[in-house]
Amino acid sequence: MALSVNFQKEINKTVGFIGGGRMAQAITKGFISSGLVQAKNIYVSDSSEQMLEVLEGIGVNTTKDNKSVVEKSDLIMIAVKPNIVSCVLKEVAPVVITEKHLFVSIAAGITIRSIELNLPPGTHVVRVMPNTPALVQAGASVVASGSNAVPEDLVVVQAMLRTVGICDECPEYLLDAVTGVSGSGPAYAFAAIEALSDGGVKMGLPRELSTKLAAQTLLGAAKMVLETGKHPGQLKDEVCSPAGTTISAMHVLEQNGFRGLWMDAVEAATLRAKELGSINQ
Ligand SMILES: NC(=O)C1=CN([C@@H]2O[C@H](COP(=O)(O)OP(=O)(O)OC[C@H]3O[C@@H](n4cnc5c(N)ncnc54)[C@H](OP(=O)(O)O)[C@@H]3O)[C@@H](O)[C@H]2O)C=CC1
Ligand SMILES: O=C(O)[C@@H]1CCC=N1
Repeated sequence: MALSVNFQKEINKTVGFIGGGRMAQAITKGFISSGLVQAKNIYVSDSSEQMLEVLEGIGVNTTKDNKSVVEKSDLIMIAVKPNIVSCVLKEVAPVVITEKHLFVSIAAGITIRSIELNLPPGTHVVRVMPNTPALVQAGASVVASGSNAVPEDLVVVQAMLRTVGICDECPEYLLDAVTGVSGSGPAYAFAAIEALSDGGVKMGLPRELSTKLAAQTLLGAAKMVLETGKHPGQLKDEVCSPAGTTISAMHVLEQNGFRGLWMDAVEAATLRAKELGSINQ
């Protein structure tokens, strides 16, 4: 692969997105604001006029023509819904140059094998599970390598995704569980923030203050886990004073199956990702 990355600043190649929806926009805006890729070097195709207008507002090149995105890009992100992926790949396959292009799929559940089968033999493929906080450079992504990808492909993709958050690598079979934790996870966290805020409002706080406190509390707790290296259970214990307020609240959460509920949620999302993979081969 000819792709190269200056890890400090800017990638000197063109990046394409097929599908310019919520996740593509989060990554695109993250890339642009981090300075990694200039908007003029980003090409996005989408079937929706409305979405193209939004994308034009970001300053990237837009089109309805998926093939032209591939022709103009070195690295192509597949960012359509899982059930559209094979159709889009078949459409662009005739213009793929295996020595030039690197395909990066962010589609939940869609296996590398099924992606490779829809592209010319030898095409370099990397599969990624990102999440929407990439928009604010706080994303969490995990990458898995395709059978023709070379180490440099993973280096490039990880370097790019690290400009919008953290990026780890895992074997492909774990990516569905990653989807259950961090791909879908922002939605659970938003619901938790909303619920915490609702509790504050029930107890008399103004909504704006309650939501701000709830969001900052989750942000602060997350930073403590990541930055202190302490086990979350230990950090929880440090908040729970004997006979204090927090342990009373924890009792209510445990009585109502708080942990089991979150584990069930991750399991449900993981199984759904596997199902999406098997029905969209
Ligand atoms: N949203 C998230 O938090 C995450 C999403 N993902 C994955 O990212 C992918 C995209 O998800 P998301 O951004 O949420 O989805 P969106 O629906 O927001 O974006 C997909 C876009 O693709 C467009 N589209 C549909 N068909 C075509 C086509 N043939 N050619 C070009 N564009 C097309 C859609 O238009 P229209 O609406 O008109 O159909 C839509 O604008 C999915 O595979 C998902 O699994 C991964 C991690 C997190
Ligand atoms: O809900 C979904 O299917 C996508 C994948 C992960 C997050 N959103």
